[in-house]
Formats: sequence, structure tokens, C-alpha cells
Amino acid sequence: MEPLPQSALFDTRRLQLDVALQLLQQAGALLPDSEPYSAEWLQGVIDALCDLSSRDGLTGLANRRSFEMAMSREVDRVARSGEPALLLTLDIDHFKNINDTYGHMAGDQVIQAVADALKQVVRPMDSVARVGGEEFAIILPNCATAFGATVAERVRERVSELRIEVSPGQVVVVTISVGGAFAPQWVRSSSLLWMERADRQLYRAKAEGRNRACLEPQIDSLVSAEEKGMLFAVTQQEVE
Ligand SMILES: Nc1nc2c(ncn2[C@@H]2O[C@H](COP(=O)(O)OP(=O)(O)OP(=O)(O)O)[C@@H](O)[C@H]2O)c(=O)[nH]1
Repeated sequence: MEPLPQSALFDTRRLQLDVALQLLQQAGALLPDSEPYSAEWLQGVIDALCDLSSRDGLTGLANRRSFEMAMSREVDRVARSGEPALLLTLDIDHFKNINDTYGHMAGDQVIQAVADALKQVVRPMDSVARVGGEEFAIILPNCATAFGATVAERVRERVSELRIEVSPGQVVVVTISVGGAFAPQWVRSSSLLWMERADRQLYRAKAEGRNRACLEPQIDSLVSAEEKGMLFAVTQQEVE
């Protein structure tokens, strides 16, 4: 790497890092143990802040922002490799009743327990996120299309088996509704459209009675006109 010009060097101790360091401390983040204010130490602080801003505080899962970035990367990867990737969106059924019956703190415990179960039921390469209050989403890269319904069902079943003790002797059982859609292979789509398609199946699962998984049927014509338009636009750009 080129040496930095003299004008780019400054005394890093003049940086106002108090709030950043307090935030990291409060979140229990590990601070780098290198010499404070050295380049290595600053890089460690920046990395820890990036990690903190990409996670959901309650569950430690990826938050919506970092999940959207992961989805965009996956959409690009699928378009290049043609490998199937499944997106599941999940929502705890009648969650408002849990808050109303047992209180908000118990509701938080339920969200944490569901998050832990989701992390355990998928492969390490899959990305699990909390994308809203009682809403989660999972990207499953390289998931064979024939296997999609089985995976979605396994996730649903695992959550229904949880026995969550929200206070001594008080056990809560919850169910989730699951929607799923595969990323269109060989088509440069958008993560937003992919999420919308999975969400549509989630609404169907809710409407059909909850505690079930609905996947978008796998037929070619499911590549929407909008997505075909995007493919066309890309092809045009490449020609020009
Ligand atoms: N405890 C707790 N509750 C939350 C949190 N975020 C959102 N909620 C609550 O989650 C509830 C969601 O309620 P609704 O959107 O009506 O959905 P639902 O009761 O799960 O009903 P369906 O989704 O239709 O099955 C609301 O009461 C929110 O206040 C959170 O972080 N902690």
C-alpha cells in the first residue's frame, strides 16, 4: 500500500470516541487489546461498531439492515451460479396475546427463545435475522427446490415444540406461520421483490389458519414481468 501523505496523518487521540466505547462496553463487545489509539486498535473498534450495528439487540441475530445486504449478495450469487436459494419469512402467531396475557418481558423471552431455536435448526451457512417485532427471515443458500417444503416444515415444527418458561411454573407454547420463495435462478432480480414473494406466502399461511408453511409453487412463469424487465435492462446495457 502507498504511504499516506503527511497531510492525512493526525493525532488519533483527538478522535471523540467516548460514546462509541461506552456503547461497545454496554453491549458487552470485546475491545481490541492492542495499544489504544494505534491503527490496529482503531480498526478493532470500527469492526466492533460494524458488528454491533448489524445485530438486533434483543436476540443477537442479524438485523433488517444487514439481512437486506445479505439478500442482495445472495440474489447476485444465484444469478451468477444458478444455484437455488430459499428465503423463508416467519411470524409468531397471535403474539399480541402473549404480551397481553403474560406481559411484555415474557413476550421478549418468547422472541429470544424462537430466535435461538431458529439458529439451531438451520445450517451454519444460512442467515437468520429478526426483521421486525415478532418477524424473522432466513436465507438458505444452495437449498434444493425439492427440499424447500421439508425445510420450512422442519423450522415450523421446531418452534412448535418449544416449551418456554416465562416465569417459574409458567410455560408458554407458540406457533409460527412461514412463507417461502426461491430466488429466480439466472435472473438478476431484486431482494425487495424476493422478500415480497415470500411475504405473500406468509400472508397465505396466516389466512389459511396459521401454524403452517406455504411455499410459492415452483413454475417458470413465476418470474414476474418486473423481474423479466430487469433482466432485459441488464442485457440491453451489456449490448450497448
Ligand atoms: N414483547 C415484545 N413485543 C413486541 C416486540 N415487537 C413487537 N411486539 C408486539 O408484537 C405484537 C404483534 O401483533 P400483531 O401484529 O397484531 O400480530 P399477532 O398478534 O402476532 O397476530 P398474527 O400475526 O396475525 O398471528 C404487537 O402487540 C407488538 O406490540 C418486542 O420487541 N417485544
